Amino acid sequence: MARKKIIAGNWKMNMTPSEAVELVNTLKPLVATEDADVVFCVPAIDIIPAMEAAKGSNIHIGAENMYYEESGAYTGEISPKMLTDVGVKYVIIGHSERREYFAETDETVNKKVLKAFEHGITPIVCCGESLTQREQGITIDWIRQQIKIAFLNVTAAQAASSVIAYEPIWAIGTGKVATTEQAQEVCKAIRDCIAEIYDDATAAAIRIQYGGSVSASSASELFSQPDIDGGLVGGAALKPDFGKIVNYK
Ligand SMILES: O=C(CO)COP(=O)(O)O
Repeated sequence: MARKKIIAGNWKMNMTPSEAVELVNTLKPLVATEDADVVFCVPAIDIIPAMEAAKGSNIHIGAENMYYEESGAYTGEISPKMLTDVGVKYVIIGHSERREYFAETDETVNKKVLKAFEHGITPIVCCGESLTQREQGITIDWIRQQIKIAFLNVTAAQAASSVIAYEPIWAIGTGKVATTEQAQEVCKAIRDCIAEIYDDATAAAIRIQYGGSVSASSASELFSQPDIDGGLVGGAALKPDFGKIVNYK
């Protein structure tokens, strides 16, 4: 069965709650499609107003992060229950910015992935290499390690329903998009790695996105690759251009 594309925006630390409502209202008609799942991952404080604004549309509102405990003395964190209570179904886990600025590791990513599944939230699990790693020729090894640890103790059924975002760090926010060949090569390697951990059926079901300077002009070629099932979009998700990305065909 063909995999349905999933095209997600990662708003990062942008948009106040009132700006979020405005942006959802602007994008609503532009991203209307049956062909792809459309997700806006927004700052925690924007989740509720964005959901209200998205009501009746095909937009799913997701989170950019969550903690791996249920509740307790973790000042500033958001629990999975808080997300599910308002109807969140997707959460980005282990974005490279979380790893770089907030000390997330493959181990905390794994804990969060397991916790998300426990609560019925689909994780969008991020991986990606630095420019040095690419230049040293260790991209595939590095990504395989990130994936293997992120999916420790995750069942095949859970893995099949999850989303992986391949985001080369050197392509994020730089305007330097990976070539179609580079993106396809790594997304295929990720699928092969999933087949190795689980089986071919799980690998055939899991959805793998590319992220890193995706634009209205690069989306179509990227998303037409056999192992690229959509994108995780930063800067361009905050503009009407996101409508063109979602309707890339
Ligand atoms: O980090 C990203 C999405 O998670 C990509 O960001 P840009 O699309 O701005 O490069």
